[in-house]
Amino acid sequence: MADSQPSSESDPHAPVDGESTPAAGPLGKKSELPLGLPQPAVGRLSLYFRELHRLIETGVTSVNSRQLGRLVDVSPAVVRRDLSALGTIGRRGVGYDVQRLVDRIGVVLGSGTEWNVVLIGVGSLGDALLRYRGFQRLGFQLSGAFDNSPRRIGTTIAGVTVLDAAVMDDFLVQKPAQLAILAVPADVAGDIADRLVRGGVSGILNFAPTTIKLPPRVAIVNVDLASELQRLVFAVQSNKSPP
Ligand SMILES: NC(=O)c1ccc[n+]([C@@H]2O[C@H](COP(=O)([O-])OP(=O)(O)OC[C@H]3O[C@@H](n4cnc5c(N)ncnc54)[C@H](O)[C@@H]3O)[C@@H](O)[C@H]2O)c1
Repeated sequence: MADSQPSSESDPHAPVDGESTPAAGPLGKKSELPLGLPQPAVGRLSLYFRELHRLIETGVTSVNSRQLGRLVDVSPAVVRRDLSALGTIGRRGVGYDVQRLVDRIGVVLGSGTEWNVVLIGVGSLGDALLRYRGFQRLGFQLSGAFDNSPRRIGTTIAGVTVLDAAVMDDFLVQKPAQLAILAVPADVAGDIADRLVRGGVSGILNFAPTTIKLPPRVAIVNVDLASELQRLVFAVQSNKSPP
């Protein structure tokens, strides 16, 4: 069974003390992470990656751990530790070459590769995800979208035509996808996930509020915005001074 971690466990700003245990990789799958990086560190790599791209756009060519730490709100020591796990890519007193660092993090996060992604469930959430432009920039190609509602089938959203979920299995044979996003109601998510696994998908991003059991070779990451809100409430309450 693949780990199904709540998204809060991947909080890149989580305390670093307990990070010695190697945990899930970018897709929640242990073997995907050659470096045994703990999951919060993987989350921070994504943040570094985003900020480094911004630096490149503004013509910055080198950055040190203090500057990078400030951009993602972590200490320079954490930045140095995270980046040292990628190999020797920084030089004392000089800092990191921004392009080299982006390339290295990109390899670790798999963003140098094109990932075919299918989306199942084109309701309110699926519709918004289809319209999100950020996926493509990171190499995620939405190759197919599926729904079982006649109101949705045949519509085109952000250039992707929604297909009947009944043809999904054949579609995956013709056009394999490595990843899938599940945005269907909880009661059908497990069955669809099984079909995706049989169709060769190796990672599922699951939005449905249910636990899905999959073979260990398939990674799953669960996204739960409600529990993120609870974390936010907890943080807000912790910051409040006692009455
Ligand atoms: N994780 C989160 O933070 C988060 C946030 C919002 C919604 N959700 C969950 O995401 C899912 C989608 O939410 P929504 O608001 O878009 O719901 P929605 O009802 O608007 O959309 C669900 C879509 O799934 C389709 N569908 C139903 N059964 C199907 C099947 N067997 N095959 C293919 N398509 C099927 C429906 O036709 C519909 O278009 C729900 O499970 C919801 O609880 C999670």
